[in-house]
Amino acid sequence: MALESEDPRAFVLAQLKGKGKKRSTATAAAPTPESSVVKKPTSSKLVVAKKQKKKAALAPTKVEEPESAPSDVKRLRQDALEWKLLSAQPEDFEDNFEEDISTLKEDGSSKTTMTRKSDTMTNLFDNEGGMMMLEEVDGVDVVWEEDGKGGKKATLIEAKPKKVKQIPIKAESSKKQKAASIAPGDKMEKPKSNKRKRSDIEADSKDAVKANVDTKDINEESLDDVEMASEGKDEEGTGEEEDEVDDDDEDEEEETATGVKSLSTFERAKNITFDDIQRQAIPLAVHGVMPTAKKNKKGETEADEAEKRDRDIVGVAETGSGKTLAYSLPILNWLLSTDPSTSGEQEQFARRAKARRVLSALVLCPTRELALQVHKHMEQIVVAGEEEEGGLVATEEKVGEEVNKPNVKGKGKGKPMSKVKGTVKAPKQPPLVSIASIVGGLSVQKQKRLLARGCDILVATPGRLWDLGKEDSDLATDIKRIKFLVIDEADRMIETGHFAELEEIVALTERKKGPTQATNADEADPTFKRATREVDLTEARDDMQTFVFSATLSKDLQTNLKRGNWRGRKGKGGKNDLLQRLDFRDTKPALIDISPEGGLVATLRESIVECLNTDKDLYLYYFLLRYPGRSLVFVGSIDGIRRITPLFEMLKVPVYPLHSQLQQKQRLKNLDRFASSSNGVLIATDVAARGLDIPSVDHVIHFQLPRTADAYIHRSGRTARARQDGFSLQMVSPEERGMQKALMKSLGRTNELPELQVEPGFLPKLRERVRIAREIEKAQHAVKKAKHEKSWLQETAEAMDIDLDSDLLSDEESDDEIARSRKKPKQRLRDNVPRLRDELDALLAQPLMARGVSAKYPTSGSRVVIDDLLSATNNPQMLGASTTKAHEVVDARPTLKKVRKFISKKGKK
Ligand SMILES: Nc1ncnc2c1ncn2[C@@H]1O[C@H](COP(=O)(O)OP(=O)(O)OP(=O)(O)O)[C@@H](O)[C@H]1O
Repeated sequence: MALESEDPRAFVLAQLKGKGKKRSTATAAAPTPESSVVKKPTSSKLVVAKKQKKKAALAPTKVEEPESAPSDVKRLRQDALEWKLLSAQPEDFEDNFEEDISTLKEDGSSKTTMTRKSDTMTNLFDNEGGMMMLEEVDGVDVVWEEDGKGGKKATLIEAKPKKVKQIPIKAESSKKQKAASIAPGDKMEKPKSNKRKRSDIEADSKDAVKANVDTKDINEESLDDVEMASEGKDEEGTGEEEDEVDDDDEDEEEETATGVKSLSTFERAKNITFDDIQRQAIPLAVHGVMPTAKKNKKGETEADEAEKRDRDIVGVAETGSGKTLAYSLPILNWLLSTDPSTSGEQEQFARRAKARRVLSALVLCPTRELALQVHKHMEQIVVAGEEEEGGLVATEEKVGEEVNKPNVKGKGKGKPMSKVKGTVKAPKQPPLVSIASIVGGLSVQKQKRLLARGCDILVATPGRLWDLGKEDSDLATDIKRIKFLVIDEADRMIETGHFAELEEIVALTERKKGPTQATNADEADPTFKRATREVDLTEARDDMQTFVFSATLSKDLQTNLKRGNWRGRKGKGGKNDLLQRLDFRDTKPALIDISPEGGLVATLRESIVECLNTDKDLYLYYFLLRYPGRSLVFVGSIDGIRRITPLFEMLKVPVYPLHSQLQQKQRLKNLDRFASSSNGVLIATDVAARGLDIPSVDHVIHFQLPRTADAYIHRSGRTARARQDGFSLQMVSPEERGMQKALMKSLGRTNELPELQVEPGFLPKLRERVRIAREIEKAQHAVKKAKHEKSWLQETAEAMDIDLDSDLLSDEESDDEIARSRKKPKQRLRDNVPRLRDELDALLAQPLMARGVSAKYPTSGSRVVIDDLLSATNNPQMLGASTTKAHEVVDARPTLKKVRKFISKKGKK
C-alpha cells in the first residue's frame, strides 16, 4: 500500500491538511495505472477531491438512504457522492464509471461499490484544469480489486481503528545516527566524522525513494500526531496582518495576509526529504519520543510512558540543514490541532475574528533580517492552496461567485464582487495562524498595533521586544503564558549586546517557586500597579516547551551541556549562561547534536588566495568576473563596505551593501535585490553571517577573515545550504597569515586549503580598471568628506550661536592663502573625476582576454577559443576562460599534500 505518509512531502501536506490528532496520515489517492497492476486487492484511504471554485456550480445530489442504514454508512455514501460531484462534472462521471453507488448491504461489510472504466481518477482531475484538494474521509478504506475485465473495482469499507505503533527510524540516510536505541533525554551520539563524502550525499539524494521509507519509519504515531488540524478547505483565511518587510512606499502601510494561503507552493517548490535534525527533533517535540527508541517483539516502541511528553530540545546541526522547519512544524502542529474553546470551524473563525489572539509561541533571533526571514518561512509552511489554480481557498473568488451580480449602476457585470470597483469587499476571513514580527529599525507604532491585535506566533529580536514589553503589560503577560519558547542561533544570542534583554524576556517564562504574589508595585501609580499585578499574578505554563537551536555552540554552552548544567542542577552558571537562565520544563532536555566535526558542511568547497592587502580589491574583482554567480562578501568593517561598494559600482558590478548603520528599510531592500539578482554581490558585515537563507548563494568570500571559528562556520554556511554545492574563499594578506593558521587550527584542520588559481593574463587590464576606479572613489570620498565637515561645522556653529567665516562655508576659491592651499587638492581631485570616468568607461568597453587569445583571430593564436565560443562554454566576460564553477575548479585541483607526494615519488625514481 502506498501510503502518502511515506513521502515526506506528503507529510508536510498532511501537517496542514489533516484534521487533528484523530486522523491518519494515510491519504493515498486512487491508484494510478501503475499501481493498479497489482493483483492482490490493495487498500487505501478514500480521498475526497474538492475544488472550491466549482463547488457552487455543481448542484448537490440528494441521496435517499434506507432508514436502517447505520449513520456512518450514510455518511460514507454521502462522502462518496460528494467525491463524484466535486471531482468531476456529471458527464465525466458517467463516462468513467459503469455503476454508480450501489445499494447498501445491511451487514455493512461491503457498502459501496463503483467500477471504473477509465483507469485513473487523474483524468477527472485533469478535466478540471488541475489538481485541487484532497481530503481524506475518516473511517473509510478503499479496496481496489481487478474486475477481470481489465478494469478496477473500488470497494469502500469501514476502516478498522488504526493501531498506534512506533517504528524506529532506519539509519538509511542518517548514517551519523547509530541504530542503537537512545532513550528520550539521552544525548544523541555525535558522529565520529561528519565530513561526509560527496558521493554519500549524492547517493542519499538518489535514494530519495528509500529515504521516503525512512520517513514513514520515523514514528507513525508521532507523525500522525504532527498532522495539522487545519480544517483546510473552508478555514483558510486571507486575513491580513501587517508586514513590515516589503514597504517601498514609506507612507503606505501595506498589509499582507499571514494565513493559510498557498500550501503547495512551499512543499512543491522544495523537494523535501526531511533532514536529520527534522527527523529527530519533530517526533520528540511533538510526541516526546526518540525515533530510535527500542522496539519490542510486536514492533511497538518500548518507550517509558512517563517519559512520553513533549520535550524541550537543544538542537545543534550544520548550517542550512533546516532547523527552522524543525522547530516550526511542532509549533504549527500544536496551534492547528489545539483549539480548546471551540469545536466547529465557524465558531473557531468567529472567535479568531473577534477575540484578541493569545500568544502561543515566541521565537527569538539575534538579527532583524533573520527574524523577518523566520516569520516568512513559517508563513510559507502554513501557506495552503494556490489561488491561481482555484486551489484550496480562493476565498475572494468564492465570494465573487456568490455575489456575482451587477452593482446598482449595472457596472462590473460578470466580474467577481471583490474585483469590482465601488462594491463592498467581502469580509476577510482571519488567518488560521497569525504570525507577527517585532524587530528594531521598523515603525514602533505599527508594531504596537500588531501586538494590540494579538497573534499566535511572535518572531522577534530581543532588543525591540523588550523595549515594548517593558511598557506593555499585555505583552509581558502574553509572554508569560507562551507554550513555546524558541531561541534561534542560541550562541549568538548570549553574546554581548543581546543578553541583557534576552535575560529579561526569558525571566518572564520562569515558573514561580513560591506562592504567586503581587510585587510591591508603586502605590502612587495605580495603573502601573494594576498592570504589574496582572503580570505578576499570571503563572507561566507548566507545559511550556523550550527549543534552543544553533549550528554552533559556544564553549560555555558546550561545557554546560556536557556537565548537564540545566537550571536547578549543580554547577556554576557563567556570566552569560543561557542554559542556567532557561527554565526548561524537562528535567533533562533532549540534546540532538549532529553538527559535523569542524562545523562545516560537506558540500562546501574552500579555497584561499594570498595577496597583499592593497591587492584585495583586484583579486575580488577578478574572482567576481571569473566566477559569475551570487556572491556574499564579508568585510570586517562598515568603513570597508563604504569604500568597496562605490568602487565596485564604478566597475559595473551589481553590489549591494548590508550593515547595521544602514536604515532597516534599506537593509531589507538590498537583501531583496541581492536575492533576486543571479549575479548580485552582497557586501556585508557579520550582520549577514547567521541564519540568512538566501537562495543559491554560490560563493562566500571572506574579504577579511572572521575572528572566530564559529563566525567562519556561520559565514560560510550562507552557501552550500540544503545539500547544495557551495564555495568559500579566504582572502589572506601576509599580515593575516598567522590568524588564518589559528583559524584553521581551531577548526581542527591540518591540511592547507587549495590555492585559488588565478589566470595571470587577465590581471594587468583588471588592475588598471581598479586603479582608475579607486582614484574616482578617492576623489568622491574627499568631496563627500569636505561637505560633511562643512555641514558639521555649520551645525556646531549654529548650536553655539557663532557666525562662521564665509570662506569656510564657500566652495569657491578663497583669496585667503591658507584656505586656498587647503582646498586646492580636493578641487583638483573633483575636477579630475569626469576625465577619469571617461577613461574607465573606455577600459570597461575593452574585452578581457587570457594570454595567447586573439579576439581578432579566435581560430588561431596560441590559444584557440572558437570552440568554446561556439559551444558557449566560454566565460561571457573573459575570453579564454571557461564557465567552470569555482567549486568544480577546487575539486579538480590536487591538494598540496598530493602534489608533494607526487614530487617526492618522482624524486625517488
Ligand atoms: N527537508 C528539507 N529538504 C529540502 N530543503 C529544506 C528542508 N528543510 C529545510 N529546507 C530548506 O533549506 C534551507 C535552509 O533551512 P534553514 O534556514 O532552516 O537552515 P538552518 O539549519 O536554520 O541554517 P542556519 O544554521 O544557517 O540558520 C531553507 O531554504 C529551507 O526551506
